[in-house]
Amino acid sequence: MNTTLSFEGVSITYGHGSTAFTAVNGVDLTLQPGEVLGLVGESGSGKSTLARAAVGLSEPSSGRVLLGDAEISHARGERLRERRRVQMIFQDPQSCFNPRRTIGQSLEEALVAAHKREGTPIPAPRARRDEVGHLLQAVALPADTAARMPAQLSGGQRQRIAVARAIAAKPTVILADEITSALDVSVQGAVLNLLQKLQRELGFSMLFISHNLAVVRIVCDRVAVMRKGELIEVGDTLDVMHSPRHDYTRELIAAVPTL
Ligand SMILES: Nc1ncnc2c1ncn2[C@@H]1O[C@H](COP(=O)(O)OP(=O)(O)OP(=O)(O)O)[C@@H](O)[C@H]1O
Repeated sequence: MNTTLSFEGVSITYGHGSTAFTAVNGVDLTLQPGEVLGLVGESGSGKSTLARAAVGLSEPSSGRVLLGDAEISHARGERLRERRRVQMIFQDPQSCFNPRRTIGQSLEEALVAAHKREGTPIPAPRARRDEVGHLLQAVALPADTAARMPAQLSGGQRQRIAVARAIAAKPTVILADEITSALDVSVQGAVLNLLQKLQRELGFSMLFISHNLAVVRIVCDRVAVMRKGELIEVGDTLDVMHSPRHDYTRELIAAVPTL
């Protein structure tokens, strides 16, 4: 199965008429199977808006998003299932959990949805609980986390659960949008290491949106740079970091003292 994620000529406009604002303007970008692609650019340059188009949270006004040969933008019916192969993890995981469901229930729900999509038999409750146990183990959380409510977890623990839930969906692509920027510095590294380890083990590709170019340099194979809704530079991470073609990229790099 072809799992290349392609943005083809994607433009996204918010509002209408005199208040219309083009947040993304004619972006062509391809995420190859198994690669980690960094997406950087100043605040408001359109990174989140572009990524959200791959999961139906923003709608291209022109262009399209494909997973392999299947269009997943403007998706309806069967193609909505296809789109669940793309999972997005957000900066603030709190808002994505049902506050009245236990962590175990939320993870089971994601597992069942994945089995339905794959057309595989839905495991019995006992086997589902075992799968939840494996997921918690994969994100280095104790098994009793399943009985807890989202509000009872720390930010770092919630972000691990967000990773577990994304993994439960058996994704071929993960979109990670500033996933550590709301976390305490002391746990940022642990969450990043975890995601990197899972990416290597499970082989999904990842679009890694970040303001932290020092992290992008470590985590990403390639990097794409956005400015005012346009993609201005894409290349191998080290090439872009060492010899950026655009002044704008140079300024972004210069603004990171740790580099
Ligand atoms: N729902 C919305 N309605 C109107 N404008 C929006 C909406 N969401 C985003 N925008 C605008 O679109 C532009 C791009 O926003 P976006 O969040 O995609 O940028 P970003 O590069 O991800 O920024 P950041 O790094 O701060 O997260 C911004 O100018 C923002 O104000």
